[in-house]
Parts: sequence; C-alpha cells; structure tokens
Amino acid sequence: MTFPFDISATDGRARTGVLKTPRGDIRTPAFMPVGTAATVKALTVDQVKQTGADILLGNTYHLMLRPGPERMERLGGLHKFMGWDKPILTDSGGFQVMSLAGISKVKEEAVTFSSHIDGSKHVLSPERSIEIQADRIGADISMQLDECVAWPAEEPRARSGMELSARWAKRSKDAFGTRDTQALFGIQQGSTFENLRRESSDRLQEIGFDGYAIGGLAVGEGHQAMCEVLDYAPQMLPADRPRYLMGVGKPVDLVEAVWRGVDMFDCVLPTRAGRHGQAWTWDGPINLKNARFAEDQDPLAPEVPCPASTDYSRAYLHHLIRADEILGKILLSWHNIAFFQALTAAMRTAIAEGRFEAFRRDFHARHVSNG
Ligand SMILES: C=CCOC(=O)Nc1nc2cc3[nH]c(NC)nc3cc2c(=O)[nH]1
Repeated sequence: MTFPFDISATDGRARTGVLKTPRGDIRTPAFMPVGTAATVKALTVDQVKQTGADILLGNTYHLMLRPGPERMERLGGLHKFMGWDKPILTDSGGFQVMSLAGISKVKEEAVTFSSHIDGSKHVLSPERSIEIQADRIGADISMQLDECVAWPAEEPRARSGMELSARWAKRSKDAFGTRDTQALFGIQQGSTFENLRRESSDRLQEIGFDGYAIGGLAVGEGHQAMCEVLDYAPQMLPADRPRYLMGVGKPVDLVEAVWRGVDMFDCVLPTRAGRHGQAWTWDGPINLKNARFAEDQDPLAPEVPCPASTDYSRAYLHHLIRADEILGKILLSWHNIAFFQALTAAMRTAIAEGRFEAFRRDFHARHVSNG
C-alpha cells in the first residue's frame, strides 16, 4: 500500500514530513535503529521507545536463520515476538548474504548461501524474500531483493548489478502484489555512475513502489564520494515518496544527505560503536575509554532527553567501559540512539522553520571541526 507521505515543509532540497502507516506515524527525516536479531542490541524496546524512535529495522538474513521464518510466523510475527508495536522495516537480506554468509552464489533465479551460524544451506529469491518479510516476519515496509555491488566497481560490473536488481525489483513487486496495510520499497543501484543511477531510477518508477531506497553506498567509497552521488541520486527518485539511504551513517552523513533530499536512514553505528565506548555529542564524537574522562563529572549531553545522556557522569561511563561492564554498553547505546533521534528532530525543526542552511553550517562548526 502506498502509505500517505505528507511533506509539511521543504528548505532547498531538504524535506520534513510524516509517513503515515497503520502501526504509527514516522516523522521524517527519520533515523531507524537497527534491531538485527529481533533486538536493538543492549536495549529494551521501552528504552528504544523513550529515545523517540518511530520505526525499527529488522534484518531478514539474521531472522531467517534464527528463529526461522516459519517459527517467527507461528510466534505471531516480529512485532509480537519482540514487543515492538510501532512500524518495522525489514531489509531483503541480500546485502547481508554477501557480507556475512558462507559460500554464496548469485544467480538470476536466486541467491544460495550457507548459514554463518551452522553452515545450513539457504535460498533467497525475490519471491522468498518478500514472503519472509511481509508474511512471516510481518514487516510494515519490505525491501526488494537487490544486488549491492562492491566498491569500487567498473561500469560493466555496476551495470550488471543494477540490471539484475531492476529485474528482481519487478519480481519482488509481482510477489508482493497489492496489500492494504504493508508497503514495498524499491532500491536504486548503479554504484557511482550517474547514467546507471538514472536508468535504475527510471526502471523502478515504471514498476512503481511505495518508497525508494538508495543502495550501493556506504560501502567504502567514503563521505566525499557518497556526497557526490547524493548530489544527483535522490532527485532522480519521485519527490512525493520517501527516499531512504541504506546503511547511513555518522551524524555528518545524515546532515549532508538530508541537505540533498534524503528522508530515512538506518545504521548500526550508534549501538555498535557505543558498545566500544564511542559516544556522539553535539560537540563531536568522543571515546569514553580515553583517560581524559577519568574524572570528568559532566554528563554526556545534558540537552539530550535521555537518562543515559543526563544522569551519569563521563567518569562513571569511562569506568564502566574500561571495566567492560555490561551497563557501559547499555548506557552508551541508549545515549547514541537518543542522540541520533535528537539530531533528526533538530533537522525536522530547522527545515520547518526554513533555517536548515544555518543548522548545517552550525553543525559543521560545532560537531565536525571537533570530530
Ligand atoms: C537495509 C535495508 C535494505 O537493504 C537491502 O535489502 N539491500 C541493501 N542493503 C544495503 C545495506 C547497506 N549498508 C551499507 N553500509 C553500512 N550500505 C548498504 C547498501 C545496501 C544495499 O545496496 N542494498
């Protein structure tokens, strides 16, 4: 179903709005915490809710290996399983098969691979991926199966991956059919080639999707090269539908992508880097392992409305991380997710008030120069 996407304000290419789904509204620009194995690592769903997150990402690859699609359905689907009653977007599994699975083979018909957990054999076709996401997991937003070509890619290789993804887009849409409570997003590919990204966008629009993701980025090309693709790629996609940049990113990546017209993001960094002591603040990233925090009585970020950001001293967090205490991983993950939510909330307000350019300039001055 094409969920209503009400853009309430624009400022240059930046947009702010609401994607309305049966399970709740998603305020954009939106950051989706990643709930890989039916959990946002180290956090309860209540803690995630408290950060202001409107939607979570689930990973099809992990969930199809464990607990398995049919078991997930017998248990009532992912929302019931993990106790999260707001929207969930699932990825198609394609990307993680390439990066996590054992021997994988990509054929026209499907991707075959062996589980990184127990070596068992699995098949992921566009049709099977849709069945797992929409019918077994019960995702509110499903993603087409695609092929994310490694970077750097020569044009012929980038073309073949883009064309396979476009054929799989059609098969995904046909398998998804028409549903009145769930949506399907297509994925633009084409690596760093403008002509390929244009062809991909045109083929996706001919098929017609409820939203459009920008794939093939944040795969090692670096911030500068990613921004150069984002200088043109988002605008090739329909302006009235959500644009989702997959796997991105650091706070500065979000600001630069919103500036270029992106609406939705997902990234494991807030929780993954948090578990290793990294915290993002308005004054840039810091690592609590650093000795300079050993007697720092200040909280992480008094202006971020999360207990982990306001109620604990940096000295205490330094101690917890140095001691490899579980609570350290919990508090830094919680703070980082809350910071990413505070960042997207601040961008929504800046766009609504027509001052995103000033926001972007101040953000670079305060956050990036220190970072
Ligand atoms: C995740 C939602 C939907 O994803 C898919 O179903 N396929 C897909 N996932 C990606 C994930 C990425 N993460 C990064 N960097 C951390 N770059 C990525 C690129 C892709 C991509 O091109 N396709």
